[in-house]
Amino acid sequence: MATIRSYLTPLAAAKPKAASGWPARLRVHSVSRLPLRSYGSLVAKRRCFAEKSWSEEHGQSSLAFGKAVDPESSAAEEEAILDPAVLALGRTHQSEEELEELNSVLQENNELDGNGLRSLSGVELDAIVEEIVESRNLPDENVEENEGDQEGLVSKGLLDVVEEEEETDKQERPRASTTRNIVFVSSEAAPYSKTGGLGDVCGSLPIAFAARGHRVMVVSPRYLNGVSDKKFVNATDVGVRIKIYCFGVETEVAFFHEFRAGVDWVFVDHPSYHRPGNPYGDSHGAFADNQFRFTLLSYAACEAPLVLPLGGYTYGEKCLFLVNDWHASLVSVLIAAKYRPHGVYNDARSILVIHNLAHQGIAPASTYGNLGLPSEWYGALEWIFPPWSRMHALDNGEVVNFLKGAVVTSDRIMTVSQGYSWEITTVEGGQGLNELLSCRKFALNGVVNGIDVDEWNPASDKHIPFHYSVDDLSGKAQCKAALQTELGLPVRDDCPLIGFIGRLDYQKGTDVISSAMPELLQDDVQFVMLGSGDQQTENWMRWAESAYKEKFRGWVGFNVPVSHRITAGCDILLMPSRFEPCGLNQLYAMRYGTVPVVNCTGGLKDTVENFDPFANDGTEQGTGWRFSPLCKESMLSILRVAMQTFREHKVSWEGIMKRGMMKDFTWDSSASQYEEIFDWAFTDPPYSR
Ligand SMILES: Nc1ncnc2c1ncn2[C@@H]1O[C@H](COP(=O)(O)OP(=O)(O)O[C@H]2O[C@H](CO)[C@@H](O)[C@H](O)[C@H]2O)[C@@H](O)[C@H]1O
Repeated sequence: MATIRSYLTPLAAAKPKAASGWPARLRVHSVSRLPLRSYGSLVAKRRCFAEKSWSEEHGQSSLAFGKAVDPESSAAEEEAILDPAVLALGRTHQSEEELEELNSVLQENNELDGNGLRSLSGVELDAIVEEIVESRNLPDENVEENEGDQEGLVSKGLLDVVEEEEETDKQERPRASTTRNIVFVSSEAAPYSKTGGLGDVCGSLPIAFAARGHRVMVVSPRYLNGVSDKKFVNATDVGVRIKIYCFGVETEVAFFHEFRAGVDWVFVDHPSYHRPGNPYGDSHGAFADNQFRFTLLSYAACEAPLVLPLGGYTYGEKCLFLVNDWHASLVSVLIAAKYRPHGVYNDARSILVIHNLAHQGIAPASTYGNLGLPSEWYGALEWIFPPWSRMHALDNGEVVNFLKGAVVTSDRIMTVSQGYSWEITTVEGGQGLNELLSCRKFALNGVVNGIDVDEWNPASDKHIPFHYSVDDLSGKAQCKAALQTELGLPVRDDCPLIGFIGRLDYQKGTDVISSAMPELLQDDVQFVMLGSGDQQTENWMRWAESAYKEKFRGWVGFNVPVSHRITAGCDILLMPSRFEPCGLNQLYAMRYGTVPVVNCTGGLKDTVENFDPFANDGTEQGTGWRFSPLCKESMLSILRVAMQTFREHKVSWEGIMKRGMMKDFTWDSSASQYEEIFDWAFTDPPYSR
């Protein structure tokens, strides 16, 4: 097992090199056009990484390949070794015989050892390709020059495969104009870990980036809690250990890795991530050592691109860190305070992505000394609460604030909707950081979240009992009846069924729901609420269920399949959030033909279009309802309008449902906006060093 000396050790001076044993990148002359077009769908899936920028830098029109070579590799990984040669022949699908032929050529040229095929050097591969090309009498290095005259390839049944692939790619997979090495750092990534929307985004956006041609790594903790451990079974120990100096001790962490959906999922392993509960706490509250746990995550994430030979070679220094929320915020500070002064990561950029400004990672100022940061960088994390918010006479208000650290050191800042990116610069929405964020508004952007449209698809969702689509909504009515049956509510299609799904938190406005419930339930309506969090609200849900037996159901807990069934089975989804950086449930709801009724704030305002029956000269428009201000009265009055529309204006209702279902919620348009921001980040010099 290789122990790589951490770059963070005080004595470490030399940059860690790319993993030894990995040959120089492989050049394959004869297929320069193929990987360029098919990169992402073909190449990433096959675990080979084409590097367009490398080719450009070296004035090469051909692409370089990297491939997975791991001495302890599985059979699947060994197969990937064949891919450069396979691609060299311009083929994407091979028959058994062809594979056998290739195998035999490869094996002749590379003695098999006990562990499987050995690495091929670029020269070796060139020789093999040449040999195969010659034996088949195929055009060799002149494919490019032959572009006009492709008959030779067509007649050999090669080109049609390429073009077919290219066509599919064009239609289904938009490509980034500049591909990058992207490193997500997050405390959650679904399906491995999820307590809310952060997990959803960091589980699906990386896949979208990979499909667009980027090389993508997600670094998050390897949480083992005895319940969901099986989610990590495919992640294997990379065999790399680093030592991190913080909290007065040297701590060793390991890295686990799974390559899935074109993404390198990297899990930082340490005993502090192995305990019952969710990523942040258990029934007794938040874990007391969260500052330590997420400091480890940040250090490990900074090292990962330098020391992990994923797929054969490291990500290297020229990467882009996407630092998600406070748990990862130290990454930006570490890059500025510990790496750039040593000449490392000068070509990297970090972007802070704010999913929720309410959580900033605050700890007593005295803990700064634990973080392993140079004393002169204290100002980056220093935060002083105003006198009115201090707890007692001896409280001087001084703390360290992780999120603030990233606000002042990241190269750029993003939020998950445009509306929220403005709100956080205001006193009302800035959670104390509004002035600092306003100072950086030229580097601040909002891009609305997309969703995982495969996971959330009413036509194929594995969690719902009936499937449907915008062309045939009958399955939705069946889902509603099934949900009513499951909940023990009267099965009635004429009665509006309203749902709420979310963390039971002040942010989500659950207090407004509970205060409105007695009045709301006087109407002919059913209500189902799924959530966990605030104990008082959980207890209220239990009470409400017993008090309104025929109309109210409260499901206390975190249950993904139930959340899908509620999203599909309800007519209306209620979201009275006090603030909502983006919100995903309203997007899921619209995709499932469930009409969102939301408070007019942040991402809810940006994504839900108010229903207007008289817009555009009598043509209806809108996908739901927004209400404002946030209070019981305005929420009830808009819910009554929605329920009346449901009962009395069936055609309009169906129109609202269908307009929502037809909206584009894929990550692609958001991802292309992200890419533009990445370009800006790399255009500017590093913000702090
Ligand atoms: N009890 C339960 N059982 C099952 N599933 C449950 C659940 N409670 C919540 N969920 C799920 O968790 C996710 C919540 O996502 P949100 O975006 O609505 O909120 P969250 O506040 O966590 O996210 C923060 O980050 C996201 C991502 O950027 C922003 O959209 C959002 O505004 C911001 O507050 C959804 O997938 C929802 O279905």
